[in-house]
Order: sequence, then structure tokens, then C-alpha cells
Amino acid sequence: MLLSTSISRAASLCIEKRLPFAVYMMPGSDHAIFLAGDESTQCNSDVDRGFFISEFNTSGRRIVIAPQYTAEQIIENADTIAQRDGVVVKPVDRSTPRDEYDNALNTVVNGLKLRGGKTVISRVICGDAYDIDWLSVAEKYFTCFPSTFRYLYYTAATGAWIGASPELLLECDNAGNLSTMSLAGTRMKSSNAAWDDKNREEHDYVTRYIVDKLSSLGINATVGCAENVGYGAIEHLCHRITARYAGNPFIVADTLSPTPALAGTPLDKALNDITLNERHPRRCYGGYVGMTDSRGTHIFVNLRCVHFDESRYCIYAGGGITAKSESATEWDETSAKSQVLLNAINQSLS
Ligand SMILES: C=C(O[C@@H]1C=C(C(=O)O)C=C[C@H]1O)C(=O)O
Repeated sequence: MLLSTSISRAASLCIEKRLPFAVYMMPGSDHAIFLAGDESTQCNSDVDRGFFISEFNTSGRRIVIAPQYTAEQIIENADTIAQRDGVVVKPVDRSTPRDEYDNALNTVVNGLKLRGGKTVISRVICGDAYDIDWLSVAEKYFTCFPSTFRYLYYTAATGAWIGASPELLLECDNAGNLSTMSLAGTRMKSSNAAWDDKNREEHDYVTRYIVDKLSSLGINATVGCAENVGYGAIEHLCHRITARYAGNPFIVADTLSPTPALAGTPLDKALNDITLNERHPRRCYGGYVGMTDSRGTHIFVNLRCVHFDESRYCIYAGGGITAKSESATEWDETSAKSQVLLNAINQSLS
């Protein structure tokens, strides 16, 4: 079991009592870390200990869970932890219908044919889930993606979310090394075939954007070699980007996010496409999650994720659209991105 009995028990208690908490696993690690405590909202660049969440396109606003309690402390004090109340953020309750997605795609593609650039359009897959054991969903999902950043959290501001992100937004270590990546372009896992023009084009927008944004902060970046990064049955085109930087990581993270891997370029036009064509709020999807530990600050894009409560769930999945996109291919891509998570939920329901 990836999640120990005490972490699973403590996380379930926190969900039940609505006490803010997070469980996370670093890429490649089989060690889960638990923390619980009060949540606060930050709008500046303070680097706090604890787990932070920034919703999509919220200009650097972060919800921070303080590391006040361990899993053992939660379990020991289970009887005395007061039930917290307040408004719970309900998951979206309507899946994006196919015709609505197709219409959105066609509208955006027609716009991109005239102006160029890229927009990321997402859809949601929602369902009922009464009495489901979300810790067992997390366990199944996390087991499938050991090389991702895996997380489960609840705050009053966001509700409860589970995700497995293959996408590093920013890592700044204590020795002054900065790492990020451009991860965009998706296909079924294949041998070493060349990537097609559509995927290469949408990928290059991301790489260029990141390098330019870093440069605007006076950071001179180095772009590594092209890699294919697997995610279940699919793979993404990836370039790792590194630099030297000893300043505040949040200045960089909030300058980069949302990158054209989750929004598009030019950013203002892409955000306008998203507002006009997506019928659901993105909330945490496309924002970021992370934490600062003794080694540095680690921040991942919040994607391949589900928002849930005691009766429902809502999975988010999107893809980069360019003038060359076809609606059926993009729909299949979003299905492939969400399939493992949907399977984990369906297995736990039955
Ligand atoms: C938008 C998502 O994924 C992003 C978009 C990708 C693409 O369009 O090829 C690939 C990886 C991610 O950067 C998602 O999973 O919802």
C-alpha cells in the first residue's frame, strides 16, 4: 500500500470533519507525506512552510495549509476535533456534452485560423458518487503514476481534490538551481516516430513562452533535449528548462502560470476563448500545487485531477488547440488523459 493505514485514516477523518489537510508524494517516491492545519490565503510572495494551492489564473493568490498536525495527532484527537462547517464548494454536476465540446472546438479553431496561436480547451466528466472510499481511489490512481507528483487535499476554499501531475511548473533548490519544463503535445505511446506538425507547433509555443517569461525576469534559461514523457497509454513531448536563480520562487511561478500548456498564447486572447467557450469554472484545474521543504520549493501544474464531495465528482481534462486541431482527435485526447482516474473511481463505486 502506498498510503499507510495511519495516513488513510487521518485523511478520511479530515475529509469527514472538514479539516484542511494534504497528502502528497514527490515524483518517483513511494513515501507519502501528510499534513493538516489551518488554511490561510496569501497574495504576496512570502514563502511559507506547508502545502499551497493556487487556482487557475488567480494572479498569485495562494491557499496555504499550515503543517500543524501529523496523521498520528489527527487520529489520537479524532474525538475532540470539532466538525467545521461553512459553505462547501460543490463539484460541477454536469459533464460537457459532446456537441457542446465540438461547437466550442470549432469556434476556437476558426478564431485561431484567423489570428494564429493556441488555446487550451477543457471539458469535465462528472458523476454521482455516494459512499465512495476516496482514499482507495487515491491509492489506485497514485499506484498507476509513480513518476508524477500525486496529491489529495481539502480546504474550505477549494473543496477536496485528487491529482497526479506529470508537469513541473517550477522547482527552486537551495543551491540556486531553477528547473521547469515545457510539456505539451500528446499522442498514444509510440516508438520513436517523429512528432507531427500540430503537436510540435503547440509544444513550441510553450517552450518559447517560458524562455521569454524567464528572460523578462532577467533569468537566462537553457533548454534541454526533446524527450517523450509517458503518462499511462499516452506520451507528451517535453523539454526540460534550467537556469540559475536564487530569488523568490513565487515571483517566477506567478509569472509563468498559466503557461500556454494550460491557457494558450497570446494569453489574453486564450483566456477570452476559455471564458467564452468553456461552460464550467476551472477552479483548481490548471492552477498549481506544491510545497516548500528543506530542499527548496516544488510546484506542479494542477491537472489530471478530480474535485469531489460526499455525493459527486468532477474530472477535468483539456488539450492544446491550434488552427490544425480536429475536434474528434481532441475529444479522444481528453478521454485518454482522464481514463485511468475515471477507472479508479468506477472500480471504487462498484
Ligand atoms: C491540459 C492538459 O494537459 C496539458 C496539455 C497537453 C497537450 O495539449 O498536449 C499536454 C500536457 C499538459 O501540459 C490536461 O491534462 O488537462
